[in-house]
Amino acid sequence: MSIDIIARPHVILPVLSAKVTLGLLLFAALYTFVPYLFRKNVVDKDGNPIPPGPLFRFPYLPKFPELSLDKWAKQFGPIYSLFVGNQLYVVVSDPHIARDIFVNNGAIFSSRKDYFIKNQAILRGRAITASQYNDKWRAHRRIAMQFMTPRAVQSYADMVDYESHILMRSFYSEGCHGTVPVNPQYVSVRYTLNVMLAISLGTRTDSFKDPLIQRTLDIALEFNDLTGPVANMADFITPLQWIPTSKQIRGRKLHDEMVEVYGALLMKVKARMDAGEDVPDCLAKTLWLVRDQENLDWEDMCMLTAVFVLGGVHSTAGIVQWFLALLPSHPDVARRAHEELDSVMGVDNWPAAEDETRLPYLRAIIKEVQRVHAPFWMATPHYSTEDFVYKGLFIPKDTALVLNCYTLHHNEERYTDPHIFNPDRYLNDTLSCADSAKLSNVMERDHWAFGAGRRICPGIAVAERVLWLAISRLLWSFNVHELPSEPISLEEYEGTSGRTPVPFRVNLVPRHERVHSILQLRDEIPA
Ligand code: HEM
Repeated sequence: MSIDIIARPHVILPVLSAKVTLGLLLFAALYTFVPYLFRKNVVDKDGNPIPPGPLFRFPYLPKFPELSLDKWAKQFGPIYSLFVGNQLYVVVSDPHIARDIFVNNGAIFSSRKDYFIKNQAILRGRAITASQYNDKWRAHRRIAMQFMTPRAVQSYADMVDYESHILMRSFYSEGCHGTVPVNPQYVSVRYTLNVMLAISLGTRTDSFKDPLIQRTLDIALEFNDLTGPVANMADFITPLQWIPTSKQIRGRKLHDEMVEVYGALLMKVKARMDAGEDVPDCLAKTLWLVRDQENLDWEDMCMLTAVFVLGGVHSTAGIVQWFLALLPSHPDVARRAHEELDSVMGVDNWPAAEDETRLPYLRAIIKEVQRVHAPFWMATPHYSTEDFVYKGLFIPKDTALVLNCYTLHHNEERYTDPHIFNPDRYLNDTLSCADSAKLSNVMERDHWAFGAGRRICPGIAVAERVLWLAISRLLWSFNVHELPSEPISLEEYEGTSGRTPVPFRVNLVPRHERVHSILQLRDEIPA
Protein backbone atom coordinates (compact mmCIF):
# COMPACT_ATOMS: atom_id res chain seq x y z
CA MET A 1 0.00 0.00 0.00
CA SER A 2 2.63 2.47 1.01
CA ILE A 3 4.61 1.53 -2.11
CA ASP A 4 1.50 2.25 -4.14
CA ILE A 5 1.15 5.71 -2.61
CA ILE A 6 4.75 6.56 -3.26
CA ALA A 7 4.62 5.13 -6.71
CA ARG A 8 1.48 6.96 -7.74
CA PRO A 9 1.24 10.22 -5.80
CA HIS A 10 -0.82 11.86 -8.54
CA VAL A 11 -3.65 9.39 -7.74
CA ILE A 12 -3.67 10.00 -4.01
CA LEU A 13 -3.45 13.77 -4.23
CA PRO A 14 -6.73 14.36 -6.06
CA VAL A 15 -8.51 12.00 -3.63
CA LEU A 16 -7.11 13.85 -0.61
CA SER A 17 -7.80 17.25 -2.00
CA ALA A 18 -11.36 16.25 -2.82
CA LYS A 19 -11.83 15.24 0.84
CA VAL A 20 -10.23 18.39 2.06
CA THR A 21 -12.33 20.45 -0.31
CA LEU A 22 -15.49 18.69 0.82
CA GLY A 23 -14.52 19.24 4.45
CA LEU A 24 -13.84 22.89 3.81
CA LEU A 25 -17.14 23.31 2.02
CA LEU A 26 -18.97 21.63 4.88
CA PHE A 27 -17.17 23.79 7.41
CA ALA A 28 -17.96 26.93 5.44
CA ALA A 29 -21.61 25.90 5.15
CA LEU A 30 -21.86 25.22 8.87
CA TYR A 31 -20.02 28.41 9.66
CA THR A 32 -22.37 30.40 7.44
CA PHE A 33 -25.74 28.86 8.13
CA VAL A 34 -25.65 27.48 11.65
CA PRO A 35 -25.11 30.88 13.22
CA TYR A 36 -27.91 32.19 11.05
CA LEU A 37 -30.32 29.46 12.10
CA PHE A 38 -29.08 29.67 15.65
CA ARG A 39 -29.40 33.46 15.76
CA LYS A 40 -32.95 33.14 14.43
CA ASN A 41 -33.75 30.60 17.10
CA VAL A 42 -32.50 32.62 20.03
CA VAL A 43 -35.81 34.04 21.21
CA ASP A 44 -37.45 34.10 24.61
CA LYS A 45 -40.76 32.42 25.44
CA ASP A 46 -42.65 35.40 24.00
CA GLY A 47 -40.71 35.33 20.75
CA ASN A 48 -38.56 38.38 21.48
CA PRO A 49 -35.35 38.07 19.39
CA ILE A 50 -31.84 38.91 20.46
CA PRO A 51 -30.62 42.31 19.17
CA PRO A 52 -29.66 42.30 15.47
CA GLY A 53 -26.04 41.97 14.47
CA PRO A 54 -23.50 40.54 12.06
CA LEU A 55 -24.30 37.10 10.72
CA PHE A 56 -20.94 35.48 11.15
CA ARG A 57 -19.41 34.17 14.30
CA PHE A 58 -15.97 35.47 15.06
CA PRO A 59 -13.29 33.27 16.57
CA TYR A 60 -11.99 36.52 18.02
CA LEU A 61 -11.72 40.10 16.88
CA PRO A 62 -8.58 41.28 15.12
CA LYS A 63 -6.41 44.31 15.80
CA PHE A 64 -8.31 47.54 16.53
CA PRO A 65 -11.55 45.74 17.56
CA GLU A 66 -13.09 49.10 18.49
CA LEU A 67 -13.21 50.03 14.80
CA SER A 68 -15.17 46.87 13.97
CA LEU A 69 -17.53 47.55 16.88
CA ASP A 70 -18.01 51.11 15.64
CA LYS A 71 -18.70 49.96 12.07
CA TRP A 72 -21.35 47.51 13.30
CA ALA A 73 -22.94 50.16 15.52
CA LYS A 74 -23.48 52.23 12.37
CA GLN A 75 -24.88 49.21 10.54
CA PHE A 76 -27.02 47.54 13.24
CA GLY A 77 -27.84 50.38 15.60
CA PRO A 78 -27.19 51.41 19.19
CA ILE A 79 -27.74 47.96 20.66
CA TYR A 80 -26.62 44.97 18.64
CA SER A 81 -25.32 41.50 19.27
CA LEU A 82 -22.58 39.32 17.92
CA PHE A 83 -21.31 35.86 18.63
CA VAL A 84 -17.64 35.48 19.38
CA GLY A 85 -17.23 31.71 19.25
CA ASN A 86 -19.99 30.41 21.49
CA GLN A 87 -20.29 33.60 23.55
CA LEU A 88 -23.10 36.05 22.85
CA TYR A 89 -22.06 39.68 23.21
CA VAL A 90 -24.46 42.59 23.34
CA VAL A 91 -22.80 45.86 22.40
CA VAL A 92 -24.23 49.09 23.80
CA SER A 93 -23.31 52.26 21.93
CA ASP A 94 -25.88 54.81 23.07
CA PRO A 95 -25.73 56.82 26.33
CA HIS A 96 -29.42 56.33 27.23
CA ILE A 97 -29.29 52.58 26.63
CA ALA A 98 -26.01 52.39 28.57
CA ARG A 99 -27.75 54.00 31.55
CA ASP A 100 -30.81 51.74 31.23
CA ILE A 101 -28.73 48.58 31.07
CA PHE A 102 -25.67 49.17 33.25
CA VAL A 103 -27.08 51.58 35.84
CA ASN A 104 -30.85 51.13 36.10
CA ASN A 105 -30.62 47.35 35.74
CA GLY A 106 -27.31 46.96 37.54
CA ALA A 107 -28.68 44.10 39.63
CA ILE A 108 -28.75 41.96 36.46
CA PHE A 109 -25.81 43.33 34.46
CA SER A 110 -22.93 43.53 36.93
CA SER A 111 -21.16 40.19 36.87
CA ARG A 112 -18.10 39.12 34.89
CA LYS A 113 -17.52 36.39 32.33
CA ASP A 114 -15.22 33.72 33.61
CA TYR A 115 -12.61 34.31 30.90
CA PHE A 116 -10.34 31.31 30.50
CA ILE A 117 -7.05 33.18 30.31
CA LYS A 118 -7.75 36.40 32.24
CA ASN A 119 -9.98 35.16 35.03
CA GLN A 120 -9.13 31.47 35.35
CA ALA A 121 -5.43 31.31 34.48
CA ILE A 122 -4.22 34.71 35.69
CA LEU A 123 -6.52 36.28 38.29
CA ARG A 124 -8.22 33.07 39.47
CA GLY A 125 -11.60 34.80 39.83
CA ARG A 126 -10.16 37.39 42.21
CA ALA A 127 -8.83 40.92 42.19
CA ILE A 128 -12.25 42.65 42.21
CA THR A 129 -12.26 43.08 38.46
CA ALA A 130 -12.46 39.32 37.79
CA SER A 131 -14.88 38.50 40.62
CA GLN A 132 -18.43 37.42 39.93
CA TYR A 133 -21.10 39.80 41.23
CA ASN A 134 -21.43 38.34 44.72
CA ASP A 135 -20.64 38.91 48.39
CA LYS A 136 -16.96 38.25 47.88
CA TRP A 137 -16.79 41.01 45.25
CA ARG A 138 -18.71 43.35 47.58
CA ALA A 139 -16.33 42.65 50.46
CA HIS A 140 -13.20 43.11 48.36
CA ARG A 141 -14.48 46.28 46.74
CA ARG A 142 -15.47 47.67 50.16
CA ILE A 143 -11.95 47.06 51.51
CA ALA A 144 -10.36 48.65 48.44
CA MET A 145 -12.68 51.68 48.50
CA GLN A 146 -11.20 52.76 51.83
CA PHE A 147 -8.18 53.92 49.83
CA MET A 148 -9.92 55.37 46.80
CA THR A 149 -12.62 57.80 47.95
CA PRO A 150 -12.02 61.56 47.53
CA ARG A 151 -11.59 61.77 51.32
CA ALA A 152 -8.96 59.00 51.25
CA VAL A 153 -7.14 60.79 48.41
CA GLN A 154 -7.07 63.92 50.58
CA SER A 155 -5.38 61.95 53.36
CA TYR A 156 -2.39 61.15 51.13
CA ALA A 157 -2.45 64.37 49.09
CA ASP A 158 1.12 65.27 50.14
CA MET A 159 2.43 61.96 48.87
CA VAL A 160 0.91 62.44 45.39
CA ASP A 161 2.15 66.03 45.32
CA TYR A 162 5.63 64.83 46.21
CA GLU A 163 5.64 62.09 43.57
CA SER A 164 4.53 64.54 40.89
CA HIS A 165 7.43 66.78 41.89
CA ILE A 166 9.78 63.84 41.38
CA LEU A 167 8.09 63.17 38.04
CA MET A 168 8.86 66.69 36.82
CA ARG A 169 12.39 66.48 38.07
CA SER A 170 12.86 63.17 36.26
CA PHE A 171 11.57 64.61 32.99
CA TYR A 172 13.87 67.60 33.47
CA SER A 173 17.00 65.59 34.21
CA GLU A 174 16.30 62.74 31.75
CA GLY A 175 15.82 65.34 29.04
CA CYS A 176 18.99 67.20 30.10
CA HIS A 177 16.99 70.42 30.39
CA GLY A 178 15.42 70.03 26.98
CA THR A 179 18.48 68.99 25.00
CA VAL A 180 17.97 65.21 24.89
CA PRO A 181 14.75 63.50 23.70
CA VAL A 182 12.81 61.59 26.36
CA ASN A 183 10.63 58.48 26.04
CA PRO A 184 7.94 59.33 28.60
CA GLN A 185 6.88 55.72 29.21
CA TYR A 186 9.36 54.70 31.89
CA VAL A 187 9.24 58.02 33.75
CA SER A 188 5.45 58.19 33.88
CA VAL A 189 5.10 54.53 34.85
CA ARG A 190 7.47 55.10 37.75
CA TYR A 191 5.33 58.06 38.89
CA THR A 192 2.05 56.16 38.89
CA LEU A 193 3.77 53.07 40.26
CA ASN A 194 5.12 55.03 43.21
CA VAL A 195 1.68 56.45 43.96
CA MET A 196 0.08 53.02 43.79
CA LEU A 197 2.88 51.41 45.82
CA ALA A 198 2.37 54.01 48.55
CA ILE A 199 -1.39 53.45 48.63
CA SER A 200 -1.23 49.69 48.43
CA LEU A 201 2.03 48.80 50.19
CA GLY A 202 3.25 51.91 52.02
CA THR A 203 6.46 51.95 50.01
CA ARG A 204 8.05 53.51 46.89
CA THR A 205 10.91 52.97 44.47
CA ASP A 206 13.87 55.20 45.31
CA SER A 207 15.66 55.02 42.01
CA PHE A 208 15.10 54.24 38.35
CA LYS A 209 17.38 51.27 38.82
CA ASP A 210 14.90 49.57 41.16
CA PRO A 211 14.10 46.26 39.38
CA LEU A 212 10.49 46.53 40.63
CA ILE A 213 9.82 49.19 37.96
CA GLN A 214 10.83 46.94 35.10
CA ARG A 215 9.01 43.94 36.61
CA THR A 216 5.83 45.97 37.04
CA LEU A 217 6.12 47.20 33.49
CA ASP A 218 6.67 43.66 32.19
CA ILE A 219 3.78 42.24 34.22
CA ALA A 220 1.42 45.00 33.14
CA LEU A 221 2.36 44.74 29.46
CA GLU A 222 2.01 40.96 29.54
CA PHE A 223 -1.36 41.32 31.28
CA ASN A 224 -2.56 43.88 28.74
CA ASP A 225 -1.40 41.66 25.92
CA LEU A 226 -3.07 38.49 27.20
CA THR A 227 -6.38 39.79 28.44
CA GLY A 228 -8.27 41.84 25.87
CA PRO A 229 -12.02 41.15 26.13
CA VAL A 230 -11.98 39.41 22.74
CA ALA A 231 -8.31 38.49 22.44
CA ASN A 232 -8.21 34.73 23.09
CA MET A 233 -9.92 32.09 20.99
CA ALA A 234 -9.87 29.66 23.93
CA ASP A 235 -12.25 32.00 25.77
CA PHE A 236 -14.89 31.34 23.16
CA ILE A 237 -14.25 27.89 21.73
CA THR A 238 -14.31 25.60 24.75
CA PRO A 239 -12.50 22.58 23.18
CA LEU A 240 -9.46 24.81 22.62
CA GLN A 241 -9.09 24.98 26.41
CA TRP A 242 -8.17 21.28 26.40
CA ILE A 243 -5.16 21.87 24.17
CA PRO A 244 -2.15 23.35 25.97
CA THR A 245 -1.18 26.55 24.18
CA SER A 246 1.52 29.11 24.69
CA LYS A 247 -1.08 31.62 25.91
CA GLN A 248 -2.25 29.26 28.65
CA ILE A 249 1.32 28.71 29.72
CA ARG A 250 2.00 32.46 29.67
CA GLY A 251 -1.20 33.08 31.69
CA ARG A 252 -0.21 30.63 34.44
CA LYS A 253 3.33 31.97 34.49
CA LEU A 254 1.98 35.49 34.85
CA HIS A 255 -0.19 34.41 37.78
CA ASP A 256 2.87 32.91 39.49
CA GLU A 257 4.89 36.04 38.86
CA MET A 258 2.17 38.23 40.34
CA VAL A 259 2.05 36.08 43.46
CA GLU A 260 5.84 36.16 43.66
CA VAL A 261 6.21 39.93 43.25
CA TYR A 262 3.22 41.15 45.28
CA GLY A 263 3.42 38.29 47.77
CA ALA A 264 7.00 39.31 48.62
CA LEU A 265 5.93 42.93 49.10
CA LEU A 266 3.00 41.85 51.29
CA MET A 267 5.37 39.77 53.41
CA LYS A 268 7.63 42.79 53.89
CA VAL A 269 4.68 44.76 55.28
CA LYS A 270 3.85 41.87 57.61
CA ALA A 271 7.45 41.69 58.84
CA ARG A 272 7.37 45.42 59.65
CA MET A 273 4.06 45.06 61.47
CA ASP A 274 5.38 42.08 63.44
CA ALA A 275 8.48 44.07 64.37
CA GLY A 276 6.22 46.75 65.88
CA GLU A 277 7.14 49.40 63.27
CA ASP A 278 4.74 52.24 62.60
CA VAL A 279 3.63 51.05 59.14
CA PRO A 280 1.75 53.77 57.21
CA ASP A 281 -1.90 53.07 56.45
CA CYS A 282 -2.09 51.16 53.20
CA LEU A 283 -4.08 48.40 51.54
CA ALA A 284 -1.60 45.68 52.55
CA LYS A 285 -1.73 46.66 56.22
CA THR A 286 -5.53 46.59 56.12
CA LEU A 287 -5.51 43.22 54.38
CA TRP A 288 -3.34 41.72 57.12
CA LEU A 289 -5.55 43.25 59.82
CA VAL A 290 -8.87 42.05 58.37
CA ARG A 291 -7.59 38.80 56.87
CA ASP A 292 -9.44 36.44 59.23
CA GLN A 293 -12.55 38.54 59.62
CA GLU A 294 -12.96 38.86 55.83
CA ASN A 295 -11.89 35.27 55.09
CA LEU A 296 -9.09 36.32 52.75
CA ASP A 297 -6.81 33.59 51.45
CA TRP A 298 -3.24 34.23 50.26
CA GLU A 299 -4.25 34.49 46.60
CA ASP A 300 -7.01 36.97 47.48
CA MET A 301 -4.42 39.17 49.15
CA CYS A 302 -1.85 38.92 46.36
CA MET A 303 -4.40 39.51 43.59
CA LEU A 304 -6.07 42.42 45.39
CA THR A 305 -2.72 44.13 45.80
CA ALA A 306 -1.67 43.31 42.25
CA VAL A 307 -4.83 44.76 40.72
CA PHE A 308 -4.26 48.07 42.44
CA VAL A 309 -0.96 48.26 40.69
CA LEU A 310 -2.25 46.83 37.41
CA GLY A 311 -5.44 48.89 37.45
CA GLY A 312 -3.85 52.10 38.63
CA VAL A 313 -0.43 52.26 36.99
CA HIS A 314 -0.84 51.74 33.28
CA SER A 315 -4.20 53.39 32.85
CA THR A 316 -3.05 56.69 34.37
CA ALA A 317 0.51 56.54 33.00
CA GLY A 318 -1.05 55.84 29.60
CA ILE A 319 -3.12 59.04 29.76
CA VAL A 320 0.01 61.06 30.62
CA GLN A 321 1.72 59.53 27.60
CA TRP A 322 -1.26 60.15 25.28
CA PHE A 323 -1.27 63.77 26.47
CA LEU A 324 2.42 64.16 25.57
CA ALA A 325 1.80 62.43 22.24
CA LEU A 326 -1.09 64.77 21.37
CA LEU A 327 0.32 68.11 22.46
CA PRO A 328 2.99 68.72 19.76
CA SER A 329 0.43 68.38 16.97
CA HIS A 330 -1.96 70.79 18.74
CA PRO A 331 0.09 73.99 19.25
CA ASP A 332 -3.07 76.07 19.77
CA VAL A 333 -4.03 73.93 22.76
CA ALA A 334 -0.54 74.32 24.25
CA ARG A 335 -0.61 78.08 23.67
CA ARG A 336 -3.99 78.54 25.37
CA ALA A 337 -2.98 76.34 28.29
CA HIS A 338 0.18 78.39 28.77
CA GLU A 339 -1.79 81.64 28.59
CA GLU A 340 -4.15 80.40 31.28
CA LEU A 341 -1.27 79.23 33.47
CA ASP A 342 0.65 82.49 33.04
CA SER A 343 -2.34 84.62 33.97
CA VAL A 344 -3.55 82.50 36.91
CA MET A 345 -0.34 81.03 38.37
CA GLY A 346 2.41 83.25 36.96
CA VAL A 347 5.95 81.91 36.88
CA ASP A 348 6.50 81.81 40.63
CA ASN A 349 4.12 79.00 41.53
CA TRP A 350 3.20 75.88 39.74
CA PRO A 351 -0.29 74.40 39.98
CA ALA A 352 -1.29 72.46 43.09
CA ALA A 353 -4.34 70.29 43.74
CA GLU A 354 -6.41 73.20 45.01
CA ASP A 355 -5.79 75.25 41.84
CA GLU A 356 -7.84 72.92 39.67
CA THR A 357 -11.01 75.01 39.72
CA ARG A 358 -9.03 78.13 38.73
CA LEU A 359 -7.65 76.48 35.60
CA PRO A 360 -10.69 75.35 33.59
CA TYR A 361 -8.85 75.02 30.28
CA LEU A 362 -6.33 72.62 31.80
CA ARG A 363 -9.11 70.52 33.30
CA ALA A 364 -10.78 70.49 29.91
CA ILE A 365 -7.58 69.22 28.26
CA ILE A 366 -7.43 66.25 30.64
CA LYS A 367 -11.05 65.29 30.00
CA GLU A 368 -10.52 65.59 26.27
CA VAL A 369 -7.43 63.35 26.36
CA GLN A 370 -9.53 60.75 28.20
CA ARG A 371 -12.27 61.06 25.59
CA VAL A 372 -10.05 60.65 22.54
CA HIS A 373 -7.69 58.13 24.11
CA ALA A 374 -9.64 56.19 26.71
CA PRO A 375 -7.32 53.36 27.78
CA PHE A 376 -10.11 50.76 27.57
CA TRP A 377 -12.25 51.14 24.45
CA MET A 378 -14.47 48.25 25.57
CA ALA A 379 -14.30 49.04 29.28
CA THR A 380 -14.39 45.62 30.97
CA PRO A 381 -17.42 43.71 29.71
CA HIS A 382 -20.17 43.05 32.24
CA TYR A 383 -22.05 39.73 32.36
CA SER A 384 -25.76 39.14 32.81
CA THR A 385 -27.10 36.86 35.54
CA GLU A 386 -30.78 36.70 34.42
CA ASP A 387 -32.79 36.71 31.20
CA PHE A 388 -33.90 40.25 30.36
CA VAL A 389 -35.99 41.92 27.67
CA TYR A 390 -35.01 45.44 26.68
CA LYS A 391 -37.54 47.23 24.46
CA GLY A 392 -38.53 43.96 22.77
CA LEU A 393 -34.97 42.64 22.49
CA PHE A 394 -34.03 39.51 24.36
CA ILE A 395 -30.76 39.51 26.34
CA PRO A 396 -30.34 35.96 27.67
CA LYS A 397 -28.63 35.13 30.97
CA ASP A 398 -24.85 34.70 30.53
CA THR A 399 -24.55 37.41 27.88
CA ALA A 400 -21.40 39.55 27.92
CA LEU A 401 -22.22 43.25 27.64
CA VAL A 402 -19.80 45.69 26.08
CA LEU A 403 -19.91 49.39 26.78
CA ASN A 404 -18.81 50.59 23.36
CA CYS A 405 -16.70 53.47 24.55
CA TYR A 406 -15.20 54.26 21.16
CA THR A 407 -18.61 54.84 19.57
CA LEU A 408 -19.95 56.62 22.67
CA HIS A 409 -16.95 58.96 22.55
CA HIS A 410 -17.52 59.73 18.88
CA ASN A 411 -21.26 60.34 19.13
CA GLU A 412 -21.97 63.38 16.97
CA GLU A 413 -25.07 64.36 18.95
CA ARG A 414 -22.99 64.63 22.09
CA TYR A 415 -19.64 65.84 20.71
CA THR A 416 -19.38 68.25 17.76
CA ASP A 417 -16.62 67.11 15.37
CA PRO A 418 -15.84 64.12 17.59
CA HIS A 419 -12.66 63.16 15.74
CA ILE A 420 -11.07 66.51 16.54
CA PHE A 421 -9.09 66.96 19.74
CA ASN A 422 -10.83 70.02 21.13
CA PRO A 423 -10.73 70.72 24.88
CA ASP A 424 -13.15 73.65 24.41
CA ARG A 425 -16.04 71.19 24.54
CA TYR A 426 -15.39 70.79 28.27
CA LEU A 427 -14.77 74.43 29.15
CA ASN A 428 -17.99 74.80 31.12
CA ASP A 429 -17.79 71.37 32.72
CA THR A 430 -16.95 71.98 36.35
CA LEU A 431 -17.63 68.46 37.61
CA SER A 432 -15.14 65.77 38.55
CA CYS A 433 -15.38 62.61 36.42
CA ALA A 434 -16.88 60.78 39.42
CA ASP A 435 -19.64 63.40 39.81
CA SER A 436 -20.19 63.61 36.07
CA ALA A 437 -20.87 59.85 35.99
CA LYS A 438 -23.76 60.43 38.43
CA LEU A 439 -25.56 63.03 36.27
CA SER A 440 -29.17 62.14 35.56
CA ASN A 441 -28.86 63.56 32.03
CA VAL A 442 -26.43 61.10 30.46
CA MET A 443 -25.94 63.37 27.45
CA GLU A 444 -24.09 65.70 29.81
CA ARG A 445 -21.74 63.06 31.19
CA ASP A 446 -18.16 64.05 30.27
CA HIS A 447 -17.07 60.65 28.91
CA TRP A 448 -17.31 56.92 29.65
CA ALA A 449 -13.62 56.09 30.12
CA PHE A 450 -14.22 54.81 33.65
CA GLY A 451 -17.09 52.47 32.72
CA ALA A 452 -20.61 52.52 34.12
CA GLY A 453 -22.90 51.09 36.75
CA ARG A 454 -22.00 49.08 39.83
CA ARG A 455 -18.61 48.01 38.44
CA ILE A 456 -17.58 51.56 37.53
CA CYS A 457 -13.90 52.14 38.18
CA PRO A 458 -13.49 52.67 41.93
CA GLY A 459 -10.16 54.47 41.37
CA ILE A 460 -11.56 57.59 39.64
CA ALA A 461 -10.66 60.01 42.42
CA VAL A 462 -7.10 58.63 42.62
CA ALA A 463 -6.72 58.79 38.84
CA GLU A 464 -8.02 62.37 38.67
CA ARG A 465 -5.57 63.63 41.29
CA VAL A 466 -2.62 61.79 39.73
CA LEU A 467 -3.47 63.11 36.27
CA TRP A 468 -4.12 66.67 37.39
CA LEU A 469 -0.76 67.06 39.12
CA ALA A 470 1.16 65.42 36.28
CA ILE A 471 -0.46 67.20 33.33
CA SER A 472 -0.91 70.65 34.85
CA ARG A 473 2.72 70.67 36.03
CA LEU A 474 4.02 69.35 32.72
CA LEU A 475 2.23 72.22 30.99
CA TRP A 476 3.56 74.78 33.49
CA SER A 477 7.11 73.48 33.17
CA PHE A 478 7.72 72.55 29.55
CA ASN A 479 7.15 73.17 25.89
CA VAL A 480 6.71 69.77 24.26
CA HIS A 481 8.26 69.21 20.82
CA GLU A 482 8.00 66.30 18.41
CA LEU A 483 11.28 65.22 16.78
CA PRO A 484 11.02 65.91 13.03
CA SER A 485 12.61 62.53 12.26
CA GLU A 486 10.33 60.60 14.67
CA PRO A 487 6.66 61.33 13.93
CA ILE A 488 4.34 60.27 16.75
CA SER A 489 1.53 57.89 15.85
CA LEU A 490 -1.84 58.76 17.37
CA GLU A 491 -3.52 55.71 15.83
CA GLU A 492 -1.26 52.79 16.73
CA TYR A 493 -1.19 51.53 20.28
CA GLU A 494 0.15 48.75 22.49
CA GLY A 495 -1.96 46.26 24.43
CA THR A 496 -5.31 44.62 23.77
CA SER A 497 -6.99 45.37 27.10
CA GLY A 498 -5.32 48.60 28.19
CA ARG A 499 -4.01 50.88 25.49
CA THR A 500 -0.83 52.93 25.66
CA PRO A 501 0.83 54.72 22.75
CA VAL A 502 3.62 52.90 20.92
CA PRO A 503 6.89 54.17 22.39
CA PHE A 504 7.84 57.66 21.20
CA ARG A 505 10.22 60.43 22.19
CA VAL A 506 9.71 64.15 22.69
CA ASN A 507 11.85 67.11 23.65
CA LEU A 508 10.72 68.74 26.88
CA VAL A 509 12.12 72.25 26.89
CA PRO A 510 11.77 74.20 30.16
CA ARG A 511 9.52 77.22 29.67
CA HIS A 512 11.36 79.58 32.01
CA GLU A 513 14.19 79.86 34.53
CA ARG A 514 11.86 79.27 37.44
CA VAL A 515 11.41 75.63 36.36
CA HIS A 516 15.00 74.98 37.30
CA SER A 517 14.73 76.53 40.77
CA ILE A 518 11.35 75.01 41.63
CA LEU A 519 12.67 71.56 40.77
CA GLN A 520 15.62 72.04 43.10
CA LEU A 521 13.35 73.05 46.02
CA ARG A 522 13.15 69.57 47.45
CA ASP A 523 16.77 68.57 47.35
CA GLU A 524 16.37 66.21 50.25
CA ILE A 525 14.08 64.08 48.09
CA PRO A 526 15.74 61.15 46.36
CA ALA A 527 15.23 61.43 42.59
C1 HEM B 1 -7.24 56.87 33.86
C2 HEM B 1 -7.25 55.91 34.75
C3 HEM B 1 -8.24 54.77 34.82
C4 HEM B 1 -9.17 54.36 33.89
C5 HEM B 1 -9.48 54.97 32.54
C6 HEM B 1 -9.86 53.22 34.46
C7 HEM B 1 -10.90 52.55 33.84
C8 HEM B 1 -11.55 51.46 34.37
C9 HEM B 1 -12.64 50.76 33.72
C10 HEM B 1 -13.20 51.10 32.34
C11 HEM B 1 -13.04 49.77 34.55
C12 HEM B 1 -14.18 48.77 34.28
C13 HEM B 1 -15.49 49.43 34.68
C14 HEM B 1 -16.70 48.59 34.41
O1 HEM B 1 -16.66 47.35 34.56
O2 HEM B 1 -17.76 49.17 34.05
C15 HEM B 1 -12.22 49.84 35.73
C16 HEM B 1 -12.33 48.98 36.79
C17 HEM B 1 -11.49 49.01 37.86
N1 HEM B 1 -10.51 49.95 38.13
FE1 HEM B 1 -9.99 51.51 36.97
N2 HEM B 1 -9.34 52.97 35.70
C18 HEM B 1 -8.35 53.89 35.96
C19 HEM B 1 -7.62 54.01 37.12
C20 HEM B 1 -7.73 53.19 38.19
C21 HEM B 1 -7.01 53.35 39.43
C22 HEM B 1 -6.06 54.50 39.75
C23 HEM B 1 -7.35 52.28 40.22
C24 HEM B 1 -6.89 51.96 41.63
C25 HEM B 1 -6.63 52.85 42.54
C26 HEM B 1 -8.32 51.48 39.49
C27 HEM B 1 -8.90 50.32 39.96
C28 HEM B 1 -9.91 49.62 39.31
C29 HEM B 1 -10.54 48.42 39.85
C30 HEM B 1 -10.18 47.72 41.16
C31 HEM B 1 -11.53 48.04 38.93
C32 HEM B 1 -12.47 46.84 39.01
C33 HEM B 1 -13.84 47.28 39.53
C34 HEM B 1 -14.86 46.15 39.62
O3 HEM B 1 -14.82 45.22 38.81
O4 HEM B 1 -15.73 46.22 40.51
N3 HEM B 1 -8.52 52.06 38.27
N4 HEM B 1 -11.32 50.88 35.59
